[in-house]
Amino acid sequence: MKLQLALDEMNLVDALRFADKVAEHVDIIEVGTPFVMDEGMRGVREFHRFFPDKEILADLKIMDGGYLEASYAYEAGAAYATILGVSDNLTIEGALKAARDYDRKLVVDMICVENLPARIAKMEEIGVDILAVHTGADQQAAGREPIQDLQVMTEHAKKAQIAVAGGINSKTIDKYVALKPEIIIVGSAIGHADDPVAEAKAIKDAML
Ligand SMILES: O=C(CO)[C@H](O)[C@H](O)COP(=O)(O)O
Repeated sequence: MKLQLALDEMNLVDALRFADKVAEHVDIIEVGTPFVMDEGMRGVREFHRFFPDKEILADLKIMDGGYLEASYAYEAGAAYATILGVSDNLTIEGALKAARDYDRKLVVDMICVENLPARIAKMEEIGVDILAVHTGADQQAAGREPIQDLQVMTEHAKKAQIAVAGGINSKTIDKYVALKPEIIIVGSAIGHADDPVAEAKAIKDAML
C-alpha cells in the first residue's frame, strides 16, 4: 500500500522544502492541480529532478485532449497522470495510449461520477491502470468523505488498482486501510499539520 502526498497549495520552493521533510514516509509525490495551474510542468520536472527515487504524479485532471495533455506530464517525468472519469471515453482512450507509449500509468479520478459501478466497468473495459475514489475539497467542506464510495469501488473493481482521496488523516486512516486500496492520497492533513513529519509517519505506519 502506497502513501501519496498531495501538494496543492504551495509554491515550488516551499513545496520542495516541505516534501524533503516528509519524504521518508511517502511513496508518491503528487504535484496537485492548483500547483500545476500555478507552475505548469516545471513543477513536475523539478520534483522529478529533486526526488529521483520517488514516483511523481501530475494531478492534471484532464477533461479533453487526452493524448496531448497526458504526454506533457509523462515528458516532464511523471510516473502517473490523472484524468477525470466524467471525460469522454475517447479522451480516456487517448490518455491511456500516451501512458502506454511512455510506459507510465494513468489514474482515472472518479470525482463527480454519478453511477460508479457502471463507470468502473467501462474504465476496466478500456483498460485503465488505477481508479481513484475522490471526495473533493468543496464536497469535504459540506461534510462528505470518501469511505462509502471506496466500499462501492472495492466491490466493483475487478482489475484496476484502487486509490482513495478526500480529507484522510491519521485519525481516520484505519477505516481506509481496512478496505485495502493500493494507494492512499493525503494532502491537507499532512500539509496543514502542526507536525507534518509526525502526521505523515502516523499515516504511513497505519498502512504497514
Ligand atoms: O486532488 C485533490 C483536490 O482536488 C487533493 O490533492 C486530494 O483530495 C488530496 O487532498 P486532501 O487530503 O486535502 O483531500
